[in-house]
Amino acid sequence: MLYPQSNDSRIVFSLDGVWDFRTAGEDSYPAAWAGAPLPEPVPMAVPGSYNDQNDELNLRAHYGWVVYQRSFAVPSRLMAGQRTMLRFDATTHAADVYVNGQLLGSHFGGFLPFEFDVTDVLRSGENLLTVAVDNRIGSSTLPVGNDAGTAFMGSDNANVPAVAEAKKHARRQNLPNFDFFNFAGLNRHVELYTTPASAYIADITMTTTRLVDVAADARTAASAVIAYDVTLDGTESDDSVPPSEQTVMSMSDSAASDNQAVTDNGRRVNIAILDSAGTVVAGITAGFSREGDGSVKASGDIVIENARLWNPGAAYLYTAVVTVSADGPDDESHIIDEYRQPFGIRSVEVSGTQFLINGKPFYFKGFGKHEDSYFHGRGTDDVLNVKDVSLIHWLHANSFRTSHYPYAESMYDLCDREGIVIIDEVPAVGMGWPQYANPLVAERHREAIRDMIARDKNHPCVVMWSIANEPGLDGEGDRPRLAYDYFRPLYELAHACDPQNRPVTLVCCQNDYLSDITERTMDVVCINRYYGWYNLSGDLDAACYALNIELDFWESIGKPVMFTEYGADTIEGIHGTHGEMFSEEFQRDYYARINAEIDKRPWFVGEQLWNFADFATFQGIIRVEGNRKGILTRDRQPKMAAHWLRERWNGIPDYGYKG
Ligand SMILES: CCCCCC[C@@H]1NC[C@@H](O)[C@H](O)[C@H]1C(=O)O
Repeated sequence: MLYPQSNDSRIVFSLDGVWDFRTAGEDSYPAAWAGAPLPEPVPMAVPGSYNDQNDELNLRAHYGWVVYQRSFAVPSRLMAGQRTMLRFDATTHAADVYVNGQLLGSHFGGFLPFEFDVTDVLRSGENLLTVAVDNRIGSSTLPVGNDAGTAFMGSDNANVPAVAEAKKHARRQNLPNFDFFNFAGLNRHVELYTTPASAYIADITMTTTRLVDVAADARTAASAVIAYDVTLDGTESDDSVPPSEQTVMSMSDSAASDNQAVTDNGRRVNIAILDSAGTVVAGITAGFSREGDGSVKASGDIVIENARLWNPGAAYLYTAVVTVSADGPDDESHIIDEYRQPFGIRSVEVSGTQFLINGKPFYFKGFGKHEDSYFHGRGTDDVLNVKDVSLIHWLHANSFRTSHYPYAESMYDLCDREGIVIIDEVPAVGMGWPQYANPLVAERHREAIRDMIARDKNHPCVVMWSIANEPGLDGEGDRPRLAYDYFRPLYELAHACDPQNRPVTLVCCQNDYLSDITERTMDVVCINRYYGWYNLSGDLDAACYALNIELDFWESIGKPVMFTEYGADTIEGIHGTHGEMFSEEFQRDYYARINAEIDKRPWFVGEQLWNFADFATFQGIIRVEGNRKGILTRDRQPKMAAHWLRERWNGIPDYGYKG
């Protein structure tokens, strides 16, 4: 899915800003609000979660629907012959979208984009956009909420009669079965964008398929073969497009050859590859053909000589300038559509117990993160993203996992240019056997995997897909098998959806790793372990003893293994000569002791700790203004462990740490 882009053929209008806002009911909102100005609205900024923007309404406790509304006008003279799309980068969690009172449709899923064609809906002058958003989570949603009982790690005395009675009268509320605040609303950008209507570039895929003679430092290769795939759509996209094989010639990097490979309808695609200086270094011209599924595509290979490779800490980006043109009268050709697609040249693979990027063994240094900040909640905040990336560099880290949902596109763009590696994760968190037996959850899970990969497939920073965080996997009887039977098809789906066929993992929580038969089948074993915190609490000697018993097991599996979570809640300012739990000394000692153990294991390929920064959660007796496992405070100030890790990571190279 291409991100909206302005150029000679396309226009983007942002609909961000301060919208009108009203809260509504648990199960519904007034129908009259869809097509008329909201009565007595309050202001609400977009993008941004609504929860922390208005204290009078107690929006942190809201359960159910809210309604956003704004009007907008577009210059109709610019829209002639254009297709106009209304795109939401994400709405959390469900949305009904209306323009001028007409329901365009609904969408479920809080962390990936969706769009509606509004070409024939918009009118000249003012248009009224109304978006109803439902923040409810439950046993059928991803992320998973509890339909009764408590939230994640909530406390209860169910056997107390008065407690049981009070529950019958308690107001309904979200009970997240996950450990992050259920920030909701129009969390990400909203935009109108246009493409040409008759034919437009619907998708572009750029895939490194071969690297020839990679230099010892992996910065360059004698040549690289890039498979391109351009999908054309539109009202006239398949005009007399032959199902034939198109002939393609690739240009050398020295000269452009005016290749005459065109289809019967005279349409052709030109792809010029620009290096980071904007110099054309390769390219092709090709015709389109119709695929078996009816789609109209141009695909083939482009050879780039003297390729500059994308590496962690040494990013290099090319731009594919894709132009679709058609023959006009007197053999004049005219451009129909164009799109500039950044991409990086690199390879990713698992080989034995190593995770290879450009053929070199990579060691993950980093974190689980959250999209989380004061006031913005989970709202897209590029200032925060730029700050976080600067802190990742300051810490000499090189990677993070998008725990526990795909992040906003702008963060991946930033990591592409800054050489930071991402493990991309779907919002499958809080799952267990009730979900494995629920077809609706399975369908939503498949949709999340397909949509995440479709959106993020061209990012060189993405090196692995995570299809879940800490689902139930172990236990008695057929539970392990039921879990395996649920996840195996999803593992295979992720591989099938990814043109780069990157490694796929599933992040497992502290469990009986002997009965869990799923984690060991992943390409990389990703473990969240809390020896010394949630168990053997405070006893780092026992914690290391237990960790080594488990590491001995993983050694037998013969795959790369890494931490995707390990950590300790730490309140900045709490100290002790023999640091006890919650002190800054304990967090530092925790990492010093645990890291000393994993350093002894050559097949242990990464340490992503939990968490980059403190973050907001549902209220509970073990959450003191949220989860405090950050090595940074929520306002991004370093705790003692951050300084210790910065020194450690400065001594760990991106490649070859474990040989
Ligand atoms: C035995 C309990 C296992 C909890 C595993 C630890 C949890 N993993 C998922 C994260 O979203 C939580 O924040 C983390 C925690 O609680 O800080």
